[in-house]
Amino acid sequence: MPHLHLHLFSLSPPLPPTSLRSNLPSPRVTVTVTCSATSASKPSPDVSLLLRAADLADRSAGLSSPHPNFGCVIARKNSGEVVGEGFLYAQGTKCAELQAVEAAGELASGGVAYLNLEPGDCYGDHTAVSALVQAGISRVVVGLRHPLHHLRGKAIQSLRSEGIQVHVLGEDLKSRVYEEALKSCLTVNAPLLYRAAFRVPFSVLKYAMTLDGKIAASSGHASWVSSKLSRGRVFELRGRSDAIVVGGNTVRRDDPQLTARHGGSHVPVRIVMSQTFDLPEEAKLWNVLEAYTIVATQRGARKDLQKNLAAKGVEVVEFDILNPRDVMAYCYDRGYLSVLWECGGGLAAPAISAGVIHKVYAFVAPKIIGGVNAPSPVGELGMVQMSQALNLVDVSFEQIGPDMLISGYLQPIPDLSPTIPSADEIPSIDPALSPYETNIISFYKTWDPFGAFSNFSPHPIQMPYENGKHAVWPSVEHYYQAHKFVGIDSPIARELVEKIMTANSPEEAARMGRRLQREHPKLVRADWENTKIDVMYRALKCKFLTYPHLNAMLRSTAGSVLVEASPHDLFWGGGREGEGLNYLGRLLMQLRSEILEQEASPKLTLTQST
Ligand SMILES: NC(=O)C1=CN([C@@H]2O[C@H](COP(=O)(O)OP(=O)(O)OC[C@H]3O[C@@H](n4cnc5c(N)ncnc54)[C@H](OP(=O)(O)O)[C@@H]3O)[C@@H](O)[C@H]2O)C=CC1
Ligand SMILES: Nc1c(N[C@@H]2O[C@H](COP(=O)(O)O)[C@@H](O)[C@H]2O)[nH]c(=O)[nH]c1=O
Repeated sequence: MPHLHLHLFSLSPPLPPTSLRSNLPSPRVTVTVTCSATSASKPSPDVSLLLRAADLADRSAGLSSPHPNFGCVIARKNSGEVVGEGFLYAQGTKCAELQAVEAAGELASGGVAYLNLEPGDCYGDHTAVSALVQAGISRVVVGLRHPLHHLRGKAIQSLRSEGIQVHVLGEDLKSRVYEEALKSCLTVNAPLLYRAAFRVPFSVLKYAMTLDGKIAASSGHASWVSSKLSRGRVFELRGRSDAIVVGGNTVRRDDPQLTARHGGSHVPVRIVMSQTFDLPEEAKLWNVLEAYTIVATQRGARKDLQKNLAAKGVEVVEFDILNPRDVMAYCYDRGYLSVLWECGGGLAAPAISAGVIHKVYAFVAPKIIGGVNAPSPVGELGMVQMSQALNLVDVSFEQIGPDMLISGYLQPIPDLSPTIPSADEIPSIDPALSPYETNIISFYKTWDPFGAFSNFSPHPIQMPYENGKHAVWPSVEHYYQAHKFVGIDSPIARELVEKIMTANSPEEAARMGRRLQREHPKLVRADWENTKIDVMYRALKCKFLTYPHLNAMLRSTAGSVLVEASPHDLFWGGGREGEGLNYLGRLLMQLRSEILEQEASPKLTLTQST
């Protein structure tokens, strides 16, 4: 019979042991209650070093989205002494394994590498594996196989074929002592696992309530239930999410901002779900300079207000019947990994009933407000007996200032091993195996099978930009976004170009470029709308001529239509239902024709400038 097991994590900077959080910021003192049998086995160095790798990986949460969080620790074989470590800051930056190898220097030779997640070398360039092989690592301990089927098992296979001993938790290392490490590795990439298993983003419902279970006074006034310290924690939670959802009533009542004001770089999208579209003309959420806002509503609702909001830059998305499941399917299409629901009980209840909420964070403030009509965190669920109550699992209690944060899962983190085939079971990329229509190859996220076609793929290109000067751009996206301001005779414009060029990741470059374009419309080159296709084509050409494996991948798609499956970018992407212009797909097909033509008549030389 499993019994209650109390686990108290302590703080020991700079690398405290993991506290098994996903969507939670840096580790703090946490009491975790789990219902598992206590193991009397002695602690294993593999466990503590894997926990350390998972904690490292967690540092990039919110920065790496929509990519997984990777950490790597290298230790000496016999003593377990840590000699190097690293984590992936964001896609396109130096991988965790290479950082760890560089930090360890010669001490890496013969050592053991601990990875919370199997590396996902999606683009045919095997940086992570090569770094470990070249450093002379003798053994690799992997917490989890990669959850995406086209990457799963590939790196493990490559490492083994290089003669490195690879031990995978749950496969080669099975005993109870590894449970905590496995859980930690699952938790640190929970959003990706939910996404892969259920085809919805990982959703967290967060609310602040009084000790008598109210989220506002009966007047609807709610600022504030929880303490400043707790609200600070909410900012961090927001910074780790891709989107925040509230209902129309919360907008009318609170006029919230819903921004991550702790200074992190990740800015989540704000989503308002409103059936009536009875929303104010003016609201803080309509200021899209702060963060992007989407209003999800019923088809045909208040066209006049829709137009006014669209003029302010707010995106309105119409649904036939607005409901939490369809909105989450929409968020999935947009590539979101994790969503934070900050709504009241009126929306929380249908979201729970629809099964889209996976985790709950309840901040409980030691106050009593009373009021029979004061709102509570979850509305009608139709349950009549306590035995019907939903039980949370993996519950944690944490004191934050005067408040208590109680969190737990409504749906456990999925175990993907039985549902996702390994690399041995699936052949390597073959356009004929595209899950889409026979001769259409869709690509969008960089970890998709043809994800290297995305402008966010981390392939640096060397291109001239001003006065014939050459520069290395970390990705096509960096080059494209910066060129909005290239050639403008202004020191500020030049500064913007530099800023975008040195952005930490393609995602950051895109965010920066779009924001700076909105903030400095006068510094955007006058011919941008006419020239942006040429700019893009030049960059694509350079990318596909620089990297032979990308070139081969592009040529292998001959005969297929390439579509960038972006549901919201109707210029570069194909849109949700094929309504987009798909310029990125078209340019890639044009480039493919050029490359194939050149192949057929070798006398033709393809240069980057043609
Ligand atoms: N302490 C806390 O943590 C929080 C407190 N609050 C407080 O809670 C109160 C608001 O609560 P509540 O009205 O529940 O919050 P919400 O506005 O967050 O949710 C209800 C609204 O969601 C919209 N909605 C969209 N789709 C659906 C659907 N399928 N089913 C039901 N509603 C849907 C409706 O908007 P529409 O009417 O426009 O169609 C509805 O009025 C306020 O007093 C606010 O201050 C709110 C959030 C957090
Ligand atoms: N009242 C309340 C919360 N309310 C949530 O926070 C939103 C306001 O966010 P912002 O405008 O960005 O500060 C509000 O609309 C609601 O969703 N949250 C909490 O952590 N504690 C609280 O006591």
